[in-house]
Amino acid sequence: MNPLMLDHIVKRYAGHTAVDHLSLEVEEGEIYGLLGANGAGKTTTMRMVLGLIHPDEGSIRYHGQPYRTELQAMMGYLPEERGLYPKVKISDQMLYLAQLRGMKAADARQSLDYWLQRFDAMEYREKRIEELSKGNQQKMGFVAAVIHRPKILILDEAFSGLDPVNVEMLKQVVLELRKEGTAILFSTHRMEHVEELCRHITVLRRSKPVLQGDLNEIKNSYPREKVVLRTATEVQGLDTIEGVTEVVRQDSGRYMIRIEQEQAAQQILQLAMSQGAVDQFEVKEPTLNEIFIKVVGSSHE
Ligand SMILES: Nc1ncnc2c1ncn2[C@@H]1O[C@H](COP(=O)(O)OP(=O)(O)OP(=O)(O)O)[C@@H](O)[C@H]1O
Repeated sequence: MNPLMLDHIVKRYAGHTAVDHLSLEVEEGEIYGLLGANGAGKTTTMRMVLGLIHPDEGSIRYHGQPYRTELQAMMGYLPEERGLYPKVKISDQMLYLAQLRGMKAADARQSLDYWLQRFDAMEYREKRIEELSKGNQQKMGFVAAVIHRPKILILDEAFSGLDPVNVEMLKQVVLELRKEGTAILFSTHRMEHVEELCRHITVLRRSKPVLQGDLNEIKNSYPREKVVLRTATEVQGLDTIEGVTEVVRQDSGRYMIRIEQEQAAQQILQLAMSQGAVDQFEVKEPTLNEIFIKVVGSSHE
């Protein structure tokens, strides 16, 4: 049984359906991408998984079992809005949270030291959250989410507000947790992070799942509409090839060519080779960013 299974869950607020028949499963040791425009229903879904609010329809199963309070001990949550107390000493609230989720005091202390060292953040141990920068507060939120080694980890915009070095550090930790078997539900607006980390995704559009499945299969199911070509000299006649819709030559001598039929790519290559040496030729698969914009389109609220 998978650690997390959502079966046609629905959440309604007065006059508005925030999540509309969403089903998905997160396996052990997988990072599952939950994507969607602002207001599409991602946070509402995560809050239902955590048992903070309850679905009006459908069910959520944890290793096949329904929600019960003891599950809190095996779940970790990094909310989009930072959830730590600004005025309480960091070590005090981390140890309190860890023990609340079933850890013994000595284990909690050991785990806190491990994570603070891991994040190069030992100096914050005796500080208060309000004394930290936004990015460092985010790192402490992450420590609070994982200190008790949850089996199910919910990350809502985990990397927002972090500098590139810290993004990399957190990414490595997320990958390690995946390796250890943690089931991770991961929401972000940064598509390149999803491409790097997630195998399966769901895209929500106005509360409904509109794209779902294996990320590679999804990408393969979209036509390749971009050709990159680099030649030493200018190529004549590219825009006369059938199926070519746009030709842009950049200052570097590289062409970005938009096509509407994949066959046009071979003709581009033949034409370029007939006129001189070709240094680079690539038919690009769509990025997740491009797919997201196509699927979600004008539904941004
Ligand atoms: N407590 C609530 N009462 C009424 N409506 C709510 C409540 N919580 C969320 N909503 C509504 O439900 C919808 C989904 O919100 P949600 O926060 O889940 O979106 P999201 O996908 O996480 O967005 P974002 O990317 O901006 O964080 C929104 O229209 C929001 O206004």
